[in-house]
Amino acid sequence: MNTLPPISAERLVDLLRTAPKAELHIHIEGSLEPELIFALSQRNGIAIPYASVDELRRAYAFSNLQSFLDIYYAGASVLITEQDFYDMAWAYLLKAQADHVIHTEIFFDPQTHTARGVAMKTVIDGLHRACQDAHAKLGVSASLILCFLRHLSEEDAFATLEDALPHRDQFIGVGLDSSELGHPPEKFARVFARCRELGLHLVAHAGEEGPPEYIWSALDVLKVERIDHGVQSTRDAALMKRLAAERIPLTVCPLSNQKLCVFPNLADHNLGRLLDAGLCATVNSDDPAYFGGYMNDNFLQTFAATGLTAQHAYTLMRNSFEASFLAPAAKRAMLDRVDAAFLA
Ligand SMILES: Nc1ncnc2[nH]cnc12
Ligand SMILES: [Zn+2]
Repeated sequence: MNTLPPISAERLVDLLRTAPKAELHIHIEGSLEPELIFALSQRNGIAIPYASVDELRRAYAFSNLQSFLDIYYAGASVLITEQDFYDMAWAYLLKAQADHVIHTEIFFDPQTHTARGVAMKTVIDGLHRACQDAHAKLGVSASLILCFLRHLSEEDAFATLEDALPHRDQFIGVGLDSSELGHPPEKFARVFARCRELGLHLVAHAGEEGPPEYIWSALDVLKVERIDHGVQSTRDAALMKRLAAERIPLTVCPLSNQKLCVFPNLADHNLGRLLDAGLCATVNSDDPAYFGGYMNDNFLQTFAATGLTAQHAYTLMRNSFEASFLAPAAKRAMLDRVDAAFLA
């Protein structure tokens, strides 16, 4: 990678905003803004236990991952029709375009919806139609990754996979999310082995709140290609060496980590340490409607708080495409666009 010439603070902010970037860790249900939750609750006649958008927003004060997940699953309960899923994804894709996200790999949590009687087809068709429209109308390439909820059983994950397989051409991979502590990756060893046989891409949340051991087992037992979060890896020197040597991507989410109290302050975030140790770390928004910002908010606030440099920015943008599941030619073309932005 090229070494950049000196760049002014204003030019760095401009580059953070306008450089092409890929987003690899966004839960589409976490992009559901309070205004849309209220609109859908009225459209579908589903009551929610908040009197107003402001009251709902005031409830977004989290002490850890579980305190967030309780509200996140309640918010998702207003999603019923194919159009609801389309509208949610379209709203996110417009935000992505505004932030110069030119490629995004979007998580969805089907069990949150099928458990309420919504058909798998309804969920996937709505999200996939929005992804197709994003490509055609916004110039944003978008694909879907189906996540299994780790607080549920592996049997439930297998049933979800079966349910989704008729729609195999509408998603590119599987992930693992929800409550991490007490639900180690190895709980899902067999279903991930099956997904691997099916040729699906594999990712998993690990080391968000959970210990470095969960990152080792996501790699060695589940055989994932990327680690979602992974910020606890700095507690384990041998793991850091392996992640760097194998260029295993970490999809880091700084504002999420701040809001869920993984780090006391954004200034304490270890993104700089991960990058300086040679890891393929990336910046992502996780659940932007709940954590106070989309991609550019994550970049701008993190750089302002930690003093990361233009060289870090360039590395992060390149890493995001390197870590993506794009086909080689598309990946090369997008990396060229990053180089053009930074080396102009
Ligand atoms: N940050 C997160 N960690 C685990 N599961 C999630 N689901 C949505 N956001 C999540
Ligand atoms: Zn996540």
